Amino acid sequence: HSNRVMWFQDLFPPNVCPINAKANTFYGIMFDAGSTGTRIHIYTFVQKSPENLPELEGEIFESVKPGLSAYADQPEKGAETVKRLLDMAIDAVPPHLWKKTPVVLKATAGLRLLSEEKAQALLLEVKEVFEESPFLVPENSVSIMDGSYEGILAWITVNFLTGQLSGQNQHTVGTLDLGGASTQITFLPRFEETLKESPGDFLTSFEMFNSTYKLYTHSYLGFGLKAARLATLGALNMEAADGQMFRSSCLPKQLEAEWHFGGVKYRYGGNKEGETGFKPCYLEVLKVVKGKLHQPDEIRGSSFYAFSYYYDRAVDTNLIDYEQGGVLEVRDFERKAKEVCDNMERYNSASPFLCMDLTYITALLKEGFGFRDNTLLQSRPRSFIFPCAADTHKGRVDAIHKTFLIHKNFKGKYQQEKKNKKKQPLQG
Ligand SMILES: Nc1ncnc2c1ncn2[C@@H]1O[C@H](COP(=O)(O)OP(=O)(O)O)[C@@H](O)[C@H]1O
Ligand SMILES: [Ca+2]
Repeated sequence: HSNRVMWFQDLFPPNVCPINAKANTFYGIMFDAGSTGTRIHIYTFVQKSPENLPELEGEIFESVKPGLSAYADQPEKGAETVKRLLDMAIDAVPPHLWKKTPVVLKATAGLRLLSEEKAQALLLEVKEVFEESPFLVPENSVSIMDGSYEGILAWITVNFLTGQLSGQNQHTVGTLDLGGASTQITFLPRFEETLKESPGDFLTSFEMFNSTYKLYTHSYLGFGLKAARLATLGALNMEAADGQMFRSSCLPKQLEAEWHFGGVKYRYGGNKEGETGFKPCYLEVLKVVKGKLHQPDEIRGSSFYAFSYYYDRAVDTNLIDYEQGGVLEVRDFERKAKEVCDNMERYNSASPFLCMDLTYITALLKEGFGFRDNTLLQSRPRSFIFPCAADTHKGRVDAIHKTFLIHKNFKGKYQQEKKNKKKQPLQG
């Protein structure tokens, strides 16, 4: 037990992030059930005085791979991974507060891609795990998060925690989140044009700190990095992919391997006899993105905050620093993609998908969203925004944080614009 206390103090040195378990301390447990992994966030809040909002004081984080959707056919086993993470919270939260500590799980694109039946079976098993725990289980505590909510939360996190939402001069920054199965784009439109030209369900209003924000946000299901790999291979939505070999010019020529995603096994490999390299790869990837995404004119001239797999791949290829993050341009991804794809033998210690991933990111940004070559992307590790977050998960901007952090203001109050406009044939 005392070990646990020590470890906790290591994580949050008292001078930087003071932890003092007074009567006004309370906790919240949030699970982020992503397509590639399940993460637990155990937050500590302190209410300094009754009239103030509770302040976030500390966080414990842990994660497991694969994500829940990998257990599509074994829901009990999936829930077991959640239970093991929840056991950490038993150690971290003082027993007398267990009954008052809410526990919530929000699933994202991995579960959205499953059939309703399989997704519900997983959520039901998780709910049982929660109910058998000593924690408070609010109504609707286990659910699939709406895609626009996911985008808004990321936007709020970045802008709220960088101080853009308080004070007068609000220079908010747009956010780009590239997950495993879906990708989100969110920004605050400055031009009337953007509001007029956007499909109705891309605009969402919400109130926070006595201001109303009307955001442009959309989640593209199937456009996350891992889903895009399958789409490029022509294997997306193939339930019975058994035995079939999927080949691509984005993979090392001699490669033949297996890959599991969403509970399905895929065999994939390089173009043994055919072409390999950036040019043919770009054409392959282009088929996945071209004409499939809405391109708001306004974003061409603005800079964005890019995280998740944008950050990961930028770090992997030394475009930015792991600790500090950095600023890069869209064309930097293209330069790296060329370098890697045209020299695949030299990169064979890295992931066999590195060429495909970088090429997809390039095509998604340029041909998908319509960004210019010189569009600036800020990519910062999580620790940059959350100085109190654990070392173990640098590089993550938390899309979930605020559910607790600002729940008093936000209360999930948001609504989609209803416009009498014909829905454009976009995927999402
Ligand atoms: N709390 C977090 N904040 C930001 N990015 C995260 C967080 N947790 C994981 N990631 C990143 O998200 C990507 C994985 O996406 P994931 O959430 O599993 O898929 P999806 O959002 O499509 O369900 C990885 O790049 C991972 O580093
Ligand atoms: Ca995610």
